[in-house]
Amino acid sequence: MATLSEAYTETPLHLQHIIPIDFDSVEEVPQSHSWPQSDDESPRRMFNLDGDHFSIPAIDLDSPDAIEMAGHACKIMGIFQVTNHGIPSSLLREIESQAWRFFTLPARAKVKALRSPSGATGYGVARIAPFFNKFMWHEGFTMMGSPLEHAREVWPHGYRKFCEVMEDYQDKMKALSERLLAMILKYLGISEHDVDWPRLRSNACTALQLNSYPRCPDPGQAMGLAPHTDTLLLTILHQNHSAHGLQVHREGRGWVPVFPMNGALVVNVGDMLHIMSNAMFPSVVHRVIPSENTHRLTVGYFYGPPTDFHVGPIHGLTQTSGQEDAARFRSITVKDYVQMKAKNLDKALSMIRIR
Ligand SMILES: C=C1C[C@]23C[C@@]1(O)CC[C@H]2[C@@]12CCC[C@@](C)(C(=O)O1)[C@H]2[C@@H]3C(=O)O
Ligand SMILES: O=C(O)CCC(=O)C(=O)O
Ligand SMILES: [Fe+2]
Repeated sequence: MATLSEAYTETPLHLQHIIPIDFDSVEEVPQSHSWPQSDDESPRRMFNLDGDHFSIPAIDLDSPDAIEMAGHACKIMGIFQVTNHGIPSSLLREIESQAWRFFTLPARAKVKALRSPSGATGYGVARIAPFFNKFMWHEGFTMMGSPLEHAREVWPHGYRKFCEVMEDYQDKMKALSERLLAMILKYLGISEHDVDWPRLRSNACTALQLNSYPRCPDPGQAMGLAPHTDTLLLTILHQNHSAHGLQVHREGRGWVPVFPMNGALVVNVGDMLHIMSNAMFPSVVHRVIPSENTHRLTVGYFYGPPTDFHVGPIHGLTQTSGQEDAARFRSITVKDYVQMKAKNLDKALSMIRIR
């Protein structure tokens, strides 16, 4: 069976869509990173932080209502945050400190871990870069399992701690993803048999992404991460509580910020859960705005089924009264969907939509 990494080999990238600029050397936002100003999409359209009281639901995973609340949040918003998630705060601090250790290296050291043109892991700009004609104020480090190969290039004698932390974090995130997914299926009234749960869990496609948004001389012009939906089933994001920048797009309200809450992890629905829920759960469109004062670091964990798994609306969710089959998407393998998304970005979902 193909790995998630292999799903990307058919869409190699040009080096200009891999190598980030050297953020340490820029004193103003270059033309290449200056985004056009339009009414709604513009990063300049800053949010009134005092005037609006939007906040995404915070769910205590130890609460007896957690299943109902998580399912409801998936349905209404496609995003929520969790507390009492079982990830030790010491591990959250350690991963931040290792991410910091990497991103504060000089550019010439970071490129030693550069993602290869047909590769999926390593240092580089966001995978979605080729779809936009401006560059983002962002650099990332993607891992799928052990980062040993890349870490050894960067720190020939000091890679061990980095690898240990990244591997430990991925193990714990995998367990948390499985727990969240089981809760969501329970909310939907879907049995583990209906989704072939044992197979879905074995060989799950997972990725860990360290995101860095350096301080920006003019955040109103720049885009941290351009609007996108995440591809797999679920994303779990750790954002340092002192640095905001993540925004979600809400129908009728535009871009609203997701303020970090100390100790909480943000969970969002990705395209594959949108498909499996037969569009009951929105795959939330989100973006990141950089800051003038804070170098923001975040850690995203992406969880999906194995590459040969067929993703389609779950059978029990496609029967509506009077209509035998109301599936809104055709079924597609994880590998094919990842490739379709890599080639078509936001058009991918509509390419498999049937009603
Ligand atoms: C499995 C993955 C999800 C992701 C692409 C990737 O192969 C690993 C990096 C992930 C990431 C992180 C930044 C935003 C994003 C859209 C991107 O360009 O790379 C996501 C991808 C995704 O969810 O589609
Ligand atoms: O850094 C953030 O706040 C969001 C990151 C994100 O959207 C991603 O990694 O997919
Ligand atoms: Fe994302």
